[in-house]
Amino acid sequence: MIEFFNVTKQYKNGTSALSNINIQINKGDFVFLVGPSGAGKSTFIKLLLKELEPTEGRIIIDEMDTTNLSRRKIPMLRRKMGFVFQDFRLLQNKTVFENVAFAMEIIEASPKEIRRQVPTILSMVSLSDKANMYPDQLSGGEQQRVSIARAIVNSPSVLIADEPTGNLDPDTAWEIMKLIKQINRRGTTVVMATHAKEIVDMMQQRVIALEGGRIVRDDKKGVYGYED
Ligand SMILES: Nc1ncnc2c1ncn2[C@@H]1O[C@H](COP(=O)(O)OP(=O)(O)OP(=O)(O)O)[C@@H](O)[C@H]1O
Repeated sequence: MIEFFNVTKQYKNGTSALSNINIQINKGDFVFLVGPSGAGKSTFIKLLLKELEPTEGRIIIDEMDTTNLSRRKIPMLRRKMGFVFQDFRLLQNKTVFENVAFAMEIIEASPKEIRRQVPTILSMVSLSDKANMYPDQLSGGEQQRVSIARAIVNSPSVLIADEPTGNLDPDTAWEIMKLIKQINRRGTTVVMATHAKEIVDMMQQRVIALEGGRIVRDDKKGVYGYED
């Protein structure tokens, strides 16, 4: 489902952020990506999102080689993936409903599909009663639930999360993790970069650890393994 073959990423200034990464993530996996600051986690995620191109190697997503993808095919690749970030990245001038609907408008879903699908997803993230609110009227946890709703509304095969609990208090962080796990149980692959030691240790999922741009651990039921 996601495969990295000998992937290396060197930035223009010569910094080697990832060196010769080989990894396979299967459909339905739940993977934590951990490692100290500067280990290469964000670079890994940016390569998945195709925000960056690898210097060497190939990245395959759902049998699609993303390396030499024509510009025309990038939207098709992005549709396979939903993204969640630490800082939510919601559109402040749109309501909860409109933020989620916007993700469907981008892929040219019909108004009828949008009217049907958005309430279903808002109910799944327990935000039906906040559909007409604006992001600044919501708590941090609620805003993150909107961003998760937006990420999954087009039924992606992979949910990619970069430090999704970083701005949340511990109880709210756990709520978000339960939601992400629930999405995973429904068959969506999850790749989550995080510094949240407690969450990684409790959840007992696959842990891939990066250090200095290399994979130093890949455990089926792993632990965080660092003192931050
Ligand atoms: N645009 C860039 N240009 C040059 N070097 C960069 C760039 N972005 C990141 N780096 C370097 O690449 C290495 C990996 O950075 P990356 O952001 O992937 O680490 P990270 O594991 O996500 O760290 P953090 O946990 O702090 O977010 C670091 O040495 C970093 O300084």
